[in-house]
Amino acid sequence: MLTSKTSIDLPVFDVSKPLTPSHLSSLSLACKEWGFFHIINHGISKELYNKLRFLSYQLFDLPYEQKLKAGPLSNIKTYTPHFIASPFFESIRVSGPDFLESAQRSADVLLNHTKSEFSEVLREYGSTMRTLSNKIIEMLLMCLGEDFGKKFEPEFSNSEGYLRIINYSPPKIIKKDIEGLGMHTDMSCITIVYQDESGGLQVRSKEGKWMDIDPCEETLVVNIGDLMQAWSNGKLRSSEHRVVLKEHKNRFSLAFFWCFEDNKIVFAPDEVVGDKSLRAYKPFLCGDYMKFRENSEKGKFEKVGFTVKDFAGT
Ligand SMILES: O=C(O)CCC(=O)C(=O)O
Ligand SMILES: [Fe+2]
Repeated sequence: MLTSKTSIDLPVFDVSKPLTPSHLSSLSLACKEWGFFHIINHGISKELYNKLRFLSYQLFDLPYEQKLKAGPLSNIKTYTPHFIASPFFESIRVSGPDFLESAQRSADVLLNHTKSEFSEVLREYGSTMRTLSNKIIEMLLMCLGEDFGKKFEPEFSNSEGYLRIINYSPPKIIKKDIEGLGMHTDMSCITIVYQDESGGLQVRSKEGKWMDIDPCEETLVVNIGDLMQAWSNGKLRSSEHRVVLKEHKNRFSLAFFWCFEDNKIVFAPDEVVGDKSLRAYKPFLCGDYMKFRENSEKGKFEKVGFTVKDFAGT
């Protein structure tokens, strides 16, 4: 019997080299169709990744009561315990621009002592991600218009990022489609994900079919978020995606979200929109959208139905 293919071949871009015209057209296509693509030569070595993974598990392996010292009811609120996003999901957030300081605050609270290696590794990871985000934004702007890379770069100059370090614990029984993280769109401009070798990241096709994004060594996944979808007037797609758990072992991922500043008015420039009658989003304050997603009960963990289209669609 023929079974239809369930994984997609996303294009891979070498971010250490200039984009050729043919790369640009394949990038535009991927962003329109899937809102997802792969990158290589991104500057995160396997060694740095392994170090961060090892040091993160020193925190995830702490007793629950200890981890809750950084939990939702604490002062710092950087730890998200199980049963908020899903029964299998817990995460630690580290925010820019000072990733070292942010990581240090979590480590201080969680470990009761200074763990300089953890914060040092996060300083390096965060700084590489910031450079990478700017580079990717430039690539995306070039997809929207030949000279838009330089022209609209200032719109993104106050953007900032945060990293979510995620540990998915293994479900007791493995059956089809156990969600480690349910269907959602990201609130970011772009998200850069390092998923581990177990895979499980899936994107929803326009027809509503779940497609696997297979992991590939030394390759990062980039996806378009809601803010970029609105800013590009829908030319770059923020796709619904989720994580399914397929194995009896932990899944580790690093999701970096690059976002506009809270007081940024998100409004697609006329040149990006083209035909004025096709403007698809009203202008909105970035921070208001963040609040809308956080406050709406169903939007809490980025559930679909409460996305930027519902918030600011014309
Ligand atoms: O864990 C992953 O691979 C992706 C996580 C994700 O989609 C998110 O945190 O928004
Ligand atoms: Fe996501």
